[in-house]
Order: sequence, then structure tokens, then C-alpha cells
Amino acid sequence: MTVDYHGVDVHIGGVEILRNVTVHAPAGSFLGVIGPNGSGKSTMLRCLYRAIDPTSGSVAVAERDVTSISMRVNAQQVAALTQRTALDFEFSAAEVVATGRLPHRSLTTRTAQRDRDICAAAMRDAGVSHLSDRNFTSLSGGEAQRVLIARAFAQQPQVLVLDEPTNHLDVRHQYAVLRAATDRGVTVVAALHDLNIAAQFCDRLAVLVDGRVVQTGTPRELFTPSAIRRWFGIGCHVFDHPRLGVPQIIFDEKETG
Ligand SMILES: Nc1ncnc2c1ncn2[C@@H]1O[C@H](COP(=O)(O)OP(=O)(O)OP(=O)(O)O)[C@@H](O)[C@H]1O
Repeated sequence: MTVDYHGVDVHIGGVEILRNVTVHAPAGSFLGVIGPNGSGKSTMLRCLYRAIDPTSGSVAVAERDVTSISMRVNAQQVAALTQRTALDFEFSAAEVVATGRLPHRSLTTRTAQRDRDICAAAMRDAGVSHLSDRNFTSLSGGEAQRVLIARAFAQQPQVLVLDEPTNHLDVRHQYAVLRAATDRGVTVVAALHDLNIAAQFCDRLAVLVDGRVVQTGTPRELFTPSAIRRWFGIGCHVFDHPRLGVPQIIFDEKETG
């Protein structure tokens, strides 16, 4: 499903957080949202999974304004991995993943075998099958993050929203989780801090600075030392990845070019 932001403004408590955000993600593509701390990345994603509604403008999935469809239908098509998921209940990891099926179930249906199969596959894809019976609150940061990713997979969305999905993950799991997300073939919209990972996985990037999209394009189009310095305030060198050919960055605080 396509994702479109049309002139989205978000004001919170009289403060402008996003200004005129317009971005298009084709169906099945991976859109990365990058930018410095506090630039509005999470706020932009929150409009897509309806944690907040835009003050003006609109966000559409498959060309339908997300505020015009029910939360339940929205949850059937959009799954989100958020930055602050507080789950302090005594749930097992498998039970947390099973909550991903809720948007697809009616109140009267019991957990069907199909739901269990979907959850098992999601846990396999996120590499957390071995944690099924563990109490969620006892998991390490990275283990918990991967269980929440499995829950988002179990939701079987057409659009996967990932807010800093690689948070807490060791380098192997960073790649494994993004590969698993990409392999689902759905539209992915992800806020990412690691620009090298963004360059390897994202078809296109939107750069947010002070609540505005200052540029969109492919990593190849966007990643130049002068642009990185302008957006992030740090020098760097840009090389080609030897196998993938995508740009990769080595930061250099002394580099002024
Ligand atoms: N509910 C809120 N009330 C007041 N200010 C908010 C609220 N939510 C976000 N902000 C502010 O809006 C700005 C953008 O926040 P947001 O979390 O979207 O940025 P971000 O780019 O995701 O940041 P980070 O990289 O640090 O995660 C920040 O200055 C933040 O303090």
C-alpha cells in the first residue's frame, strides 16, 4: 500500500513540531526518515499509526486518509514498533506477540490455529522463538525489542512503521531485523539514526530538520559530506560499499569539507 503525507502540520501545546510535511512512499518500498534529535521523526511516524492526528494536512494509506477509517481497520493495515512501548504486565513473550493478532479477531473468536501459526512464524522471523515462554519484563533490551518486532510482524500489516527499530540490537540483529522487515514485501516507513544502515536498506530517504522535510531522495542522491554536515553538524567521508555500491559514511569531527 502507498503512504502519502500531504502538507502535514503538527502543533502540540501551541508549538509547531512538523511543518508542511509532504512525502510519498510507493507500495512495497522502504522509506527511511532521518534527521537530528528532536527534528520530528517520531512525530511524523505517530501520524501514520494514529497516535496523533495532524493539526492540518493529511496522511493517507492506499490513498485513504487514515483519520477516515476506524482504528481497527487502520491497525489491520498499519503495524508500528514504537520507541516507548511500556508493557509491565506479566505477559510471556508469546502472549505479547499474540496481541498483534487482536485487530484481526472479533470479540467472539478464540485464538485459532491460524493465529498461532502466524505468531510462530513472526517469532521465527524476528529470531525470538526460543524466548516464547519467558516473562516479557525479564527480557534484555534487545530481546524485548525483537519480541515487539515479532508482534508487529504478527499483525500482518501492509505498512510497517518502525521507530528506531535497531535500538538495543547488536549489529547482527540490526541487519537481521531489517532484512526480515524488508523481506515481508510490505511498505516500510522507518526512523533511523544509523545512516549506513539507512543507505543499505532504504529505497528513499526523507530528511527532517526542525520539523520540515528539507530533502528527499535516494541515499546516493542525498549523502554528500556537505549535506551531512549541514543536517547533522559533523564532517565525514563518503565511500561506496564494496559489494552493494551504496554510499557509506565514515564520520570525522575534524573534517571541515
Ligand atoms: N507531546 C509533546 N509535547 C511537547 N513537545 C513534544 C511532544 N512530542 C514531541 N515534542 C517535541 O517535538 C520535537 C520533535 O520530537 P520527536 O520525538 O518527533 O523528534 P525525533 O526526531 O523523533 O527525535 P529523536 O531523534 O530524539 O528521537 C521535539 O522537540 C520534542 O521535544
